[in-house]
Amino acid sequence: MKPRVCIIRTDGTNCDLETAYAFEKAGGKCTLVHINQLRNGTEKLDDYQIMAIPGGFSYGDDIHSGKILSVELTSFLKEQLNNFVSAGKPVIGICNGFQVLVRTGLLPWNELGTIRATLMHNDSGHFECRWVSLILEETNCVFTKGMGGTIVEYQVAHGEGKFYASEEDLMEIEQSGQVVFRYADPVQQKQTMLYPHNPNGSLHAIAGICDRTGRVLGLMPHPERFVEFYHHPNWRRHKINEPHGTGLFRNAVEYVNKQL
Ligand SMILES: NC(=O)CC[C@H](N)C(=O)O
Repeated sequence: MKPRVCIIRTDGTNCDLETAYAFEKAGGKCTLVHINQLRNGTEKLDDYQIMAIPGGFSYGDDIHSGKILSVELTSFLKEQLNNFVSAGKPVIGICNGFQVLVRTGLLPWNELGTIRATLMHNDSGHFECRWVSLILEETNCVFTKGMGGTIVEYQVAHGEGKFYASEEDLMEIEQSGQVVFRYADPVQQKQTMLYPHNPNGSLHAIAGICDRTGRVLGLMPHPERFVEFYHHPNWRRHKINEPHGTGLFRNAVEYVNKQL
């Protein structure tokens, strides 16, 4: 049986089809579920094994990117969401989805309703839409299993991507090994705070984090935009074994398959 993937969408979501494509390619069975279908009970999170919040401009980024969707999740769907996460089912938030996960409090510490970090406006003061290099940390994140220490290239496309938390909270995130992706200098192959390789000024060069269980992942760059070789502008000269985004979706599907 294929794991069922719930791709949550709402007004302004624009990466739902690409996220579904990536999960389908990895062996998942995807449904695009409008948040109102969850709110009115015609769809239930319980019927799914993986949840994805894709990128976009939910509600036009009004108030703050991802804010309104996060309020809907924490007020109307709190119980369903809590049950989903405590049942050990993987959750991924990409770009706007990462912003949503942080504003629900699910990241970094699984505290729905308590916001402990944020994604702020990019230091550059404008939208950044281009390819960046990322270094993967060795973590217990189920999505990046076996990818620790590697460098990948993904696209970023955001205006509010600067990861920010208090120094104390950052330390805790670091110490519990929750940083999964950092922006990197492709020549030095090291994490960097320097623009343009770090596109937004994220503290500790953080591009993506997971919760302590490793099952809830949020990241600003877009792995779903690199699941075919030809997604990369240099694909004819690129000698790689597989597109860099593929592994994340496959790992999640494999993880669930082992539990089913
Ligand atoms: N691609 C996206 O998901 C964009 C996220 C958000 N709208 C921003 O600009 O920060």
